[in-house]
Amino acid sequence: MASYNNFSSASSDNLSTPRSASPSSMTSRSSATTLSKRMSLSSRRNTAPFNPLAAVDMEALENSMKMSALDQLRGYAQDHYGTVKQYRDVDYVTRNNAGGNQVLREPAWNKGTSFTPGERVSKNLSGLVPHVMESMETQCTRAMRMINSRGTNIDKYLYLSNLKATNTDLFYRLLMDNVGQLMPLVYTPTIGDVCLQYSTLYTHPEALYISIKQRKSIATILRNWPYPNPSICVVTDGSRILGLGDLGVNGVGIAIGKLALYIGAAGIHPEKTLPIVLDCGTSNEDNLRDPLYLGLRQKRPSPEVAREFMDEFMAAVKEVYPEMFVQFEDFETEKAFEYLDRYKNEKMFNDDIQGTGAVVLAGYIGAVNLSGVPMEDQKLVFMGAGSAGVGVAKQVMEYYTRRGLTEKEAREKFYLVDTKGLVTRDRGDKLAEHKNIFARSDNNGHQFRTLEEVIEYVKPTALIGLTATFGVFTESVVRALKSSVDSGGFGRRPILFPLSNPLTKAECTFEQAITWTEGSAIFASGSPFSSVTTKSHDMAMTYHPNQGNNVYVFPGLGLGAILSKASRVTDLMVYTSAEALSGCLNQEEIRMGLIYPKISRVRDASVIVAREVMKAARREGVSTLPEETWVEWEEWGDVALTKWIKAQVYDPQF
Ligand SMILES: NC(=O)C1=CN([C@@H]2O[C@H](COP(=O)(O)OP(=O)(O)OC[C@H]3O[C@@H](n4cnc5c(N)ncnc54)[C@H](O)[C@@H]3O)[C@@H](O)[C@H]2O)C=CC1
Ligand SMILES: CC(=O)C(=O)O
Ligand SMILES: [Mg+2]
Repeated sequence: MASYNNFSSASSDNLSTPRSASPSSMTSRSSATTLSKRMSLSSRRNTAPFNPLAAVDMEALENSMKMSALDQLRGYAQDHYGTVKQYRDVDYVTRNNAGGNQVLREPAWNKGTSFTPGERVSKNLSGLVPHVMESMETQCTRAMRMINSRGTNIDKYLYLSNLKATNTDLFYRLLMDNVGQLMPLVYTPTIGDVCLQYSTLYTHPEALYISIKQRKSIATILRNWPYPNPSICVVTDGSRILGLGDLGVNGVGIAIGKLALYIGAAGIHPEKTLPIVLDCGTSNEDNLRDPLYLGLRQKRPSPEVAREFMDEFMAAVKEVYPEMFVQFEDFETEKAFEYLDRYKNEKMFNDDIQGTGAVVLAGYIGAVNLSGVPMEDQKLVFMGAGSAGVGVAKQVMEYYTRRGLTEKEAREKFYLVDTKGLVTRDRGDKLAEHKNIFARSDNNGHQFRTLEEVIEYVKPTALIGLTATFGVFTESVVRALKSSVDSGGFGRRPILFPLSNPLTKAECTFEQAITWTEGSAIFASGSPFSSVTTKSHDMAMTYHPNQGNNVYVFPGLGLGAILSKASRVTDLMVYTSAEALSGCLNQEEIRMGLIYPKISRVRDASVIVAREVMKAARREGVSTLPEETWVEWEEWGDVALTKWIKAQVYDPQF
């Protein structure tokens, strides 16, 4: 296979060599020379054909070294081009007589009780850790026992957060091996509670916090991030966190949680991820009144000022980290659509519009196959016409046009409902721009104000909830959906997706869906529900829910964009992620009647999504990988590309 310049020299170093670098005050000429040797050693271990020394004039390096204390501790130096380089040298701690304590305090170097006897001597660790030498597996067993012993999900989250802050590899091994149990703790639903209380729970920084008062220093703040050249950033302004509304700076928890899944579900190296919250103030009165609130105590600015801040942020990102992809997360509706359009030619995508669109399309493809209602006879009612609702409708519409329907025919399959009822052209209110495309004009002047009225009128086959409102799929609504599907013929099944997060915002529960449809619903929810067992005439029947959450798409989409070195994220890349995901189910999952892979297989799914996204980037002409690399992959096919992707990703071991 053609040699390929790895997506990051630092990450390949991290993958292929044990942790090592160490503290230094590199201010003298001699220490700079030591640095030179160290860099030289390090670069020889790198698989990437990149020699940091080649670009570094040591004199200039010495003059320009302006490292923060944290940089020094973590072993980074800045060269005269402003590029932060990491050096790693197994023996450095010993040679410089640095304390083993520093090794234990650096989460990327810490191995807990897994340091070998040799390492304990060479890193001055003797006596600083208990005598026993344990495997990573044993340490994971201890951690799981601790988690299971904690009473509340917040306590479990805090335990995990502390583990992440002290031992990176152990935390991610644990997450990867127990993703089904731990994802609900590091992500929805628990992350919703964490965000609500973030300012109270806060113990240590885990992100970049950029306030609108720091507009002139965004580039400097980005450079303060201690890890060089991140590949992926999740940014939020906290204005619509899950279905919980404006949480201000407390919304940073969602950026942290999403990135934990980039690592846990797609294997992007932890040091390549960057969570950011843009603190523009908040309209959340509870936050503004809270004496512990960590954000700016001011109302949000006008859309014009927010847009200028966003422009400045995106310009700074391009200047400081030109290779980094930016995932926009949980921006309120208008901003979500506006910014996606505004920056669509940059390295970015919007997870709530595009990621959700793709994940729901994937589930919809599977659901149609199970429903007994042919694709062409499906009619979809969306409860909620915001960023996620319209994003999903657009993605499903694309599916129909690709299968031969005209745009008009495809559009007619969709009925969007918001707080005022069915979205129609003549409803009498000024429709937000994003709703226009799906506004109905075939209602003969009649307005349908309630969901029941809409179901009675449309006779849908699928009901999709993206309202952030608990319980709007009432018993009468769900039974009406079932009747409308039943009326089309025997054995048909309704598609019912209450997708809002967290669980407290779900449009209905899985148990309700099963009860009200006598078990016939094809169900997916945004946050996880447990399986349901019903008993009838001594016969037990167990039903399995699906989790229709963009976690099945964004990690693979981001990984594919990074690995293909895409110059931007195209619509085809997003659409392809949906088709790829829909084809990921294994025999057992098909037999169980699922429409998404089990969450424990999300890593497998991410690799396939990433592979197909890479190929789409190539087809679109946005992959900047060398031509000969693609020629080889195209010759060898998916097996070679899959193997290559798997070789790039982070798989923590001690
Ligand atoms: N499962 C998943 O992967 C994802 C789930 N979501 C969830 O979707 C929900 C909505 O997110 P966005 O679309 O971004 O919010 P949004 O604020 O843009 O849209 C909400 C929409 O729901 C409508 N709505 C609210 N209450 C309603 C009610 N009682 N009846 C009818 N319509 C109502 C609003 O008019 C608006 O059209 C959130 O809970 C979010 O967590 C969002 C993205 C991904
Ligand atoms: C899952 C997600 O992105 C949301 O609920 O906003
Ligand atoms: Mg979101």
